Amino acid sequence: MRVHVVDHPLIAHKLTYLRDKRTDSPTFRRLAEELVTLLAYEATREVRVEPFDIETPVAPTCGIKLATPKPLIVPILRAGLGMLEGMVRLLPTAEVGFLGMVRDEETLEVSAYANRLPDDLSGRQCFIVDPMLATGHTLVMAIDYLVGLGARDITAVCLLGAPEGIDHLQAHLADVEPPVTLVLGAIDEKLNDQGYIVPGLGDAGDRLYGVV
Ligand SMILES: O=P(O)(O)OC[C@H]1O[C@H](OP(=O)(O)OP(=O)(O)O)[C@H](O)[C@@H]1O
Ligand SMILES: O=c1cc[nH]c(=O)[nH]1
Ligand SMILES: [Mg+2]
Repeated sequence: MRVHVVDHPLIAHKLTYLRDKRTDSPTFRRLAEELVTLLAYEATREVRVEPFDIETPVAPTCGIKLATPKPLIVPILRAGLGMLEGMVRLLPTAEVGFLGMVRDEETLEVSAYANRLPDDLSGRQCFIVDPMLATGHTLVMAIDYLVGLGARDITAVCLLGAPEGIDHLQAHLADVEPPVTLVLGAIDEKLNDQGYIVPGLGDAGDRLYGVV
């Protein structure tokens, strides 16, 4: 697995306000969207393009455009929805598939409650978005789903990751070819006893959408 932590002062600045417990939901949503735009810039560095002939007001020229088949963005509900708009803005031709997953707060095991993806992902570039990579159980299950549908080009974009979750993902993906790419805004210190990222930002879904 390729792990890429995007080192940029604007990301660190926005993450700091995102972490702050005084940040309200509207501001949290705006910051998450701004952050994903910055991370997506890195995550899409190898997005597939094809040549495209145009004419400027001065001369014909050949440029590039996003290639087909269209990239697929997969937000993991709920919290991943907070990253969808920013990602779509950067990849306007992309299609969107959905995975609903929730982890049990006691056992930290994950279960899927919704799955709306194309039947065949072979040849598609897939971008999973989820703000938090904690134990890694959610991302492992999401990647397994996509691989099971034929995906071989997967990039996961997360705002924060824990070392334990990254290690779990590395171990699980050791045999997946070609390797998955993981793009992160920061790697935090550790998980606490409840499986929360420390210092983290709390429960991303609750901070985006409220406690349900
Ligand atoms: O790496 P893990 O230990 O699996 O945890 C990460 C998951 O936890 C959060 O979702 P949550 O289960 O809280 O659901 P929500 O988005 O509906 O709040 C987060 O958005 C990830 O999907
Ligand atoms: O710190 C964490 C860990 C899992 N999910 C969250 O939303 N936050
Ligand atoms: Mg949650």
